[in-house]
Amino acid sequence: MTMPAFEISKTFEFSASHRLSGLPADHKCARLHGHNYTVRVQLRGETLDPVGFLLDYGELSPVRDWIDAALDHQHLNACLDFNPTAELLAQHLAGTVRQLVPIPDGVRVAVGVSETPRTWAFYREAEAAQ
Ligand SMILES: Nc1nc2c(c(=O)[nH]1)N=C([C@H](O)[C@H](O)COP(=O)(O)OP(=O)(O)OP(=O)(O)O)CN2
Ligand SMILES: [Zn+2]
Repeated sequence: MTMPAFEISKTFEFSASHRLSGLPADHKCARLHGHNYTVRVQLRGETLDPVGFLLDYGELSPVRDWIDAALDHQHLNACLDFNPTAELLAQHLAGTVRQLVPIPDGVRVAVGVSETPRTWAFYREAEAAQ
């Protein structure tokens, strides 16, 4: 059963180039191209702290610093060890959020990656077994 929950999110932006492997040679995304990416980090949980925060938005600042240093104005194929699809970027960023941010117990992380104003790919952590 899904419990009522609070959800917060913060967005980050970066620009980068990539090409996708495993596609037919004539697929447009097999060619070198770039995007102005938007990343949305979402946190979902049932319990607030005494202030009324799920997590202070400011605690997500290390994610911005990491994106600026690791992804912004980079060629993603050169700095990541996986095919840089939006789905796999979202999964990678969710793991990075876990490493950089003190996520309260019971809070689940989801990350969305948008390459164009019309597309989003999300990776959501599974709910813990009850
Ligand atoms: N499921 C996914 N599909 C595609 C991805 C992806 O990461 N996951 N990536 C690409 C390309 O990198 C690029 O984003 C092209 O996207 P697309 O929406 O196809 O391109 P356009 O903006 O030109 O859209 P049109 O509808 O063709 O105008 C492709 N697919
Ligand atoms: Zn692309």
